[in-house]
Amino acid sequence: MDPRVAPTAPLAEPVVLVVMGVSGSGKSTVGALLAGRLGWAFEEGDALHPRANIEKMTAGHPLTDEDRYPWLEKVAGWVERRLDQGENGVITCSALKRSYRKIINRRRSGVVFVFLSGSETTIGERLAGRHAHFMPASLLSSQFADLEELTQDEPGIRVDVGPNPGVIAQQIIDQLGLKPS
Ligand SMILES: Nc1ncnc2c1ncn2[C@@H]1O[C@H](COP(=O)(O)OP(=O)(O)O)[C@@H](O)[C@H]1O
Ligand SMILES: O=C(O)[C@H](O)[C@@H](O)[C@H](O)[C@H](O)COP(=O)(O)O
Repeated sequence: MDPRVAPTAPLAEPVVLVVMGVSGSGKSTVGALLAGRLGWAFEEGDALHPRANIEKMTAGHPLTDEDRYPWLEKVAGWVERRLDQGENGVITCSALKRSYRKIINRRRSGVVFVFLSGSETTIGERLAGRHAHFMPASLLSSQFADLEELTQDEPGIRVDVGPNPGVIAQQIIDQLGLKPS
């Protein structure tokens, strides 16, 4: 599989990286590392969920499209504000479906998706070892059921979640030809 999906390097700036994938794929860990190495603003997409969404997931129920739309609007808003200010950034967002990614990338410019790709077994083991987080590991199968993998016609890259987070962050920086600012 070609890990490179779309963008040509060097990327035109400003750019916002949307670190995406199922719960437990490493979005928060890799996203924070990436933003730190690049010196770019970082936003945790989970922090933008309405309280009702967090309560629903905490209770063990998967979100529906209708639950996710207000949240995706907030994610898109964060992305667009960064780009309007001419600033780069990194945000985490599961962005599981193509239709969700269309909302985030509705301007069709400045957004690069970074899809953290791994098997349900690998990610399930990591979730089993993650504590003090609202998202129950039991929801992982519903996350995979909703996941529509990033395709060639979408701007972004796919990265395997196998290596350690520091290696993954560097692979993303190298593949996209990014420079600290
Ligand atoms: N590449 C990795 N290798 C090993 N463990 C990882 C890796 N990435 C993340 N983890 C661990 O897996 C768990 C889920 O990672 P997290 O960043 O919270 O994922 P997400 O934000 O996608 O839900 C955490 O306990 C984290 O420390
Ligand atoms: O769309 C969704 O179903 C949620 O956004 C979900 O994909 C997300 O992953 C949770 O917010 C859990 O948070 P973690 O990804 O940090 O586990």
